[in-house]
Amino acid sequence: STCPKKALFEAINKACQCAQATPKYSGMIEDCCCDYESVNHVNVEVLHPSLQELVKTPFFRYFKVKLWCDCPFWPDDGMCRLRDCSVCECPESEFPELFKKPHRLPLDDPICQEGNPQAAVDRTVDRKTFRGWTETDNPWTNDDETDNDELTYVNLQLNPERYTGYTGPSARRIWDAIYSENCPKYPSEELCQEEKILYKLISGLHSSISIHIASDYLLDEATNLWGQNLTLMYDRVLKYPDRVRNLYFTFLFVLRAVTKAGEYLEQAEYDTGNHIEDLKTQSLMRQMLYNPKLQAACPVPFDEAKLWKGQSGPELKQKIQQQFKNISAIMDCVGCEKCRLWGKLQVLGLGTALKILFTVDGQENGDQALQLQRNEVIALMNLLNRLSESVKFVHEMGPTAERIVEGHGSAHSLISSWKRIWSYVSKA
Ligand SMILES: Cc1cc2nc3c(=O)[nH]c(=O)nc-3n(C[C@H](O)[C@H](O)[C@H](O)COP(=O)(O)OP(=O)(O)OC[C@H]3O[C@@H](n4cnc5c(N)ncnc54)[C@H](O)[C@@H]3O)c2cc1C
Repeated sequence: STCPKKALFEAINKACQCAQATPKYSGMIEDCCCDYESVNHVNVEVLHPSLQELVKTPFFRYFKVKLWCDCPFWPDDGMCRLRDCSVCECPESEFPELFKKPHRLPLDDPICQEGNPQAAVDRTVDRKTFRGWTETDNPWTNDDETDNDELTYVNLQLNPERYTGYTGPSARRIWDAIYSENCPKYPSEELCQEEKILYKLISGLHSSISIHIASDYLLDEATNLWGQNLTLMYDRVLKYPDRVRNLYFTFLFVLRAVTKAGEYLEQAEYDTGNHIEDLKTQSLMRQMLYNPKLQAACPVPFDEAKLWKGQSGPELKQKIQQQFKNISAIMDCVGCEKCRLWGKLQVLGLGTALKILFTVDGQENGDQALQLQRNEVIALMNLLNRLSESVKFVHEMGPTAERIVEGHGSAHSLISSWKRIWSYVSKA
């Protein structure tokens, strides 16, 4: 600038603006039926506290997973640096006895498809009630969890999603495979709405994983000091507003699936053999699903009825289903056990949300009753909890992280301004 004073004022102004708490994300969340302010409010008031309680209950804290799996795409070259990335499995005696017995449902009575075909994608599941946990496959996921011999139960409370040191080419290859093989990394205008939604779901999940790494980070390996790494959250997520928007989108998408399956989830049996705890689980579920604040703030968080409408709807659905299955299969290639555990759980959770929103009442399956596996519901609610934690962290710590990093940038430009003033004065 020719006027050093002006440059100085500009630099000071910029630094001051950063300190003002203007909400960066406001208005309606793209493709959703709810605004940022309401989501933040209802998350802090209702969802986050309820979900934190819910995931601690015996029913929701044990997840069945195949951890030792061969990667179907390339040799596993695990790049995990920390011992911390291995998972502690539960001893046989710890997880609920009832979880060990697979429970098969009798086949459904055929129900006729009636009425206007336009109504095939229904927005309610009001006739669907719980009739026991099923073993029925999920058309959206690569279901390899049927061989009980290879499955282990993991106490999720003992294996938090946090920094593990899994990084480098191995981790990068997984994300690249997910984005480039299954959903284009940079969604272009030519992409149809359904494909954009798949991209946004993956990107939102990716943001959430990065936020968990940032919120529980190994700050000093020598002293085993853990804490928040706000710069990492800024660099990986906040710097790209789309990644924040995709996180909110994914949160609302999964929330919609949970509220749509509300009646089923309300009636489900959360039996683990611990009667008092199981009653508490059911009561927590009801309190959350029917909380008037939730109903008032976001009655329909996402409107799934507008998808798969075109002529090629069913074809497109099959294509995207296959893409999502591939993503779920790629999870076997994640070279760090704890990341694989949370990757598998969250992809199964997303697959369960897709199943609730798009398979039940969908054209290909007729007017079919909702049937979920116990593990699907465990994954769905734990995923919602993770997304809720991420949304809360971004809402509460995002402005501070931006202030620190961008303020640091402003301090740099302030120093450059002073240098310019000094050179101007010394020349004069
Ligand atoms: C399934 C899975 C689970 C993982 N879980 C953990 C874990 O629990 N703990 C842990 O420490 N590490 C975990 N990792 C590793 C972690 O996600 C990162 O890959 C690693 O920390 C290296 O980060 P990076 O900076 O190279 O960027 P990465 O996060 O690897 O991102 C790779 C590229 O993807 C793009 N990208 C990044 N974020 C987004 C987004 N939100 N939307 C769209 N594009 C994006 C960018 O171009 C970026 O360069 C996991 C990895 C995978 C694949």
